[in-house]
Amino acid sequence: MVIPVNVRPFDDGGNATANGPSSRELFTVNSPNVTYTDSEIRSKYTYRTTSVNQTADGKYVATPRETVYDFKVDRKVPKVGAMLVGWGGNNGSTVTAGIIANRRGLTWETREGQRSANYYGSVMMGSTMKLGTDAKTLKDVNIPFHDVLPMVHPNDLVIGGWDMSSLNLAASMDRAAVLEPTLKALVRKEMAEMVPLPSIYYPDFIAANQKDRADNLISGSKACTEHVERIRMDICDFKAANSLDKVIVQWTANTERYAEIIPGVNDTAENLLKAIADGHEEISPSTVFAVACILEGAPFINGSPQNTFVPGAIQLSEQHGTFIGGDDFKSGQTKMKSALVDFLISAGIKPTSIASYNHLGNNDGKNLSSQKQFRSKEISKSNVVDDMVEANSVLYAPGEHPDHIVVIKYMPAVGDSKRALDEYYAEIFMGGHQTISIFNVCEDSLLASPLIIDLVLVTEMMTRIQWKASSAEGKEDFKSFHSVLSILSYMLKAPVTPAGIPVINALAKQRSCLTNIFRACVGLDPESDMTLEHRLADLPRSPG
Ligand SMILES: NC(=O)c1ccc[n+]([C@@H]2O[C@H](COP(=O)([O-])OP(=O)(O)OC[C@H]3O[C@@H](n4cnc5c(N)ncnc54)[C@H](O)[C@@H]3O)[C@@H](O)[C@H]2O)c1
Ligand SMILES: O=P([O-])([O-])O[C@@H]1[C@@H](O)[C@H](O)[C@@H](O)[C@H](O)[C@@H]1O
Repeated sequence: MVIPVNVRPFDDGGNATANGPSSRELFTVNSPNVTYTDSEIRSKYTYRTTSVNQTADGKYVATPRETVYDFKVDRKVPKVGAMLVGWGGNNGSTVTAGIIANRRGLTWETREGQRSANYYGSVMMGSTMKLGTDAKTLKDVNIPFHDVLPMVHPNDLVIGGWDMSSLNLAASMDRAAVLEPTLKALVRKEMAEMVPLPSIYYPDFIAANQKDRADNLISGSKACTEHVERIRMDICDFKAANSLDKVIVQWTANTERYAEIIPGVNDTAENLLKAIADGHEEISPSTVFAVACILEGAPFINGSPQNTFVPGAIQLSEQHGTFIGGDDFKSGQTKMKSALVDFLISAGIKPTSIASYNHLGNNDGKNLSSQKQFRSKEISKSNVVDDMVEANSVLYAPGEHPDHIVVIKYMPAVGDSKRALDEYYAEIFMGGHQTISIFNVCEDSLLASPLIIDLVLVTEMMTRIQWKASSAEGKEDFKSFHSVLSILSYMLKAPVTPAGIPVINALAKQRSCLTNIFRACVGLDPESDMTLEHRLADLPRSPG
């Protein structure tokens, strides 16, 4: 039975409507395997894979496998808060202004003419997916990605967070120098009322050149249980003050140096909690935030490249079933790389060297001008082609991979408008070479802000999706996905995965994963693009 559910969950003031949050569904699935109730979408989904075994003589045996899963989606769209660590930074202030501008439907004048608020760069809000094929015309029917499941609308997000800098969000927006003055004027009043909560600051983890910003601090310069409890209280208070159903936390603060993994200190959940209680110097602010969020049941996403999720933090998230995700927003140069190298290699072209250089003049660049912080970024930017290379044994011998360098320079003059220069050098047919040079001017924060939104929307959606194997009918309850949310990888340079699970960086595969898991939740198979209806002889030809 199908019960269409009505429109926006909140009125224009952002308040939940009388009948409680619900969402508009653009489509319903007509299938015996999918049922809708007021509160849930239930689907029975047959997951088809191919299991491969290798025989003694090196041959493969491929066996099709089918596993039937029951998925359950909570249709009730909650009231959600997004708390950003580093809220007063370029990304934090820009994403906040962007959501306000969209919520109010703002337009503003620029030298090139009038501009309107949009969510371009967000997969959820700015892209579509193929729902299926028009029964009459045989043409693709595409729908906004956001409409595949009852997701939160970013206009309804309540934004807050912490910053070690005391500037309010209007002053932070001015400091960031990202947005047009005409737009800033329209959101200034609202932004000026937003003041970051004080935060923890352990100087050794970020560049010394960040010290001048640190005037909004919780006392204590190293990890301690009090810091964890204070952050938990901040989350709790923010949730209560805004009548929120849940809070998602993201780290968009400075890139930290890597923390050393020390047995007995951060290798297990128990040791990590003890190390924090003991004030161990090697516990970073981002790991303290992660621990606080995990204990508070607030999903925590790391938008920076450092190894926030030390083994003890991952184990703690698994013990508590709190989602974590990371690392490092994949916004410009690396996103391009994860698509271009995938295209080259899958086209049988062999990249043999990749040179990635960029310079930028924002505070992120200033922090990255310090070697230890740059090293964190160099790691996250360097591993992004590994899976694509390893997948092609025709081009690459075992262990062979392209030369790959990453260079980042701080050039204050260009501000947030990062200049990325890449050269891809590849072997082609009969000893030839192809050289691809890209000059990519990335407005870094305008590229990262939509990712922050997508990370909130997808993470929150995943908290309302549960599964169980149909064969366990009556024997098992529904479960959440693994607490390490690798489904977020499309938005991240260095995806964190559960122990032993391979990392997939190929952009097309990452998007396909996101698309098809969401489709499965409404009982729809992946769109294979076979479009046999276009290719087989003697097809019924429809008009149009
Ligand atoms: N395109 C992008 O902008 C992009 C892409 C990928 C990753 N990132 C990462 O996102 C992060 C933020 O980027 P940004 O351009 O907004 O940087 P930013 O320097 O403008 O903002 C970082 C903010 O974090 C604050 N901060 C630092 N340590 C803190 C702490 N312990 N607690 C609370 N606040 C703290 C700083 O005061 C600053 O306001 C950086 O780590 C960057 O590497 C950015
Ligand atoms: O996402 P991307 O464009 O590959 O990588 C970017 C780097 O090139 C840039 O130097 C850094 O400041 C940004 O934080 C971001 O990480």
